[in-house]
Amino acid sequence: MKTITFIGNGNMALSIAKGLKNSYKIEVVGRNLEKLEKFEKELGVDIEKALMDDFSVEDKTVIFCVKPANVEEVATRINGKARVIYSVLAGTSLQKLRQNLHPHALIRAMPNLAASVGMSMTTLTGDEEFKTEAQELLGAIGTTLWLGSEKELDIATGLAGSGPAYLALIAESLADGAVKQGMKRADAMVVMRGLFAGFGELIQDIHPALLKDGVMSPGGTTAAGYGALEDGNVRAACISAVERAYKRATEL
Ligand SMILES: NC(=O)C1=CN([C@@H]2O[C@H](COP(=O)(O)OP(=O)(O)OC[C@H]3O[C@@H](n4cnc5c(N)ncnc54)[C@H](OP(=O)(O)O)[C@@H]3O)[C@@H](O)[C@H]2O)C=CC1
Ligand SMILES: O=C(O)[C@@H]1CCC=N1
Repeated sequence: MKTITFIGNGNMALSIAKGLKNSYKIEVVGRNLEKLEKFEKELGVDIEKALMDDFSVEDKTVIFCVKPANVEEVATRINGKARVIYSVLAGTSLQKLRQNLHPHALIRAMPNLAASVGMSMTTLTGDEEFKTEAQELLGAIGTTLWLGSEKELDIATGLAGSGPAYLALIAESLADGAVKQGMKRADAMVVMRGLFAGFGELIQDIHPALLKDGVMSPGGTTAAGYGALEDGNVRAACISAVERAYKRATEL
């Protein structure tokens, strides 16, 4: 069984490891043995555990899962030349990663929180010779899309990387709306979750504008509610959300 080495033992490392644990041996490198043990327990399979200081990544296949601000510090603690590094760090350029970690090959991957349920939308870019391996590896946690530039990956970060948080805002506020009109909170949550489950399927095959046309009857409830969303500039706010997130990615 091939070994995949995670540097970082946070949420994203655990989510990705869950998708890979049946096909690969998992090694995790962190700063704290207790946290590594907790990671192993949550993953539910035996892993190799190692502390970061003086850890050699020589010839290893690494998934890099620390925060963007940690790159320089981690680079001073580990050594060796990795076979390939897959970095999930938002907004952290191939150039910066290469300068600090100098692996043989480098890929940027942008998963999202749905990795924890095997349904991440993950975008990829970097060394073309590892495109197939990248698609196979990150394919274990959901859908992948190879992009031709880092700019597009940073835009995709503002769309699908951050997207679960945007949709969570919509989900919570729609449920609040139902509670405001008198529905019990618990019932509103069940109805909201059912809405998202069905919508998640429908949107795979139907263009959003046609989906909306299919729901909206002349003079009906949807037209009334939809008008309120337009009054609230929800469309413009969504466009601005992706713009600001993309800009932030270029600053990290
Ligand atoms: N969360 C998400 O939805 C997504 C996150 N990402 C990216 O994934 C990366 C990890 O995020 P996530 O897993 O959510 O974050 P977590 O906070 O859960 O994990 C961060 C990891 O970085 C380690 N770390 C923190 N500071 C240092 C340091 N100074 N030196 C070495 N290691 C350090 C932490 O170690 P310790 O446990 O010891 O503190 C931990 O293992 C980020 O770069 C983010 O941009 C990408 C897509 C989606
Ligand atoms: O907010 C962040 O920086 C990370 C990147 C994508 C999702 N969360």
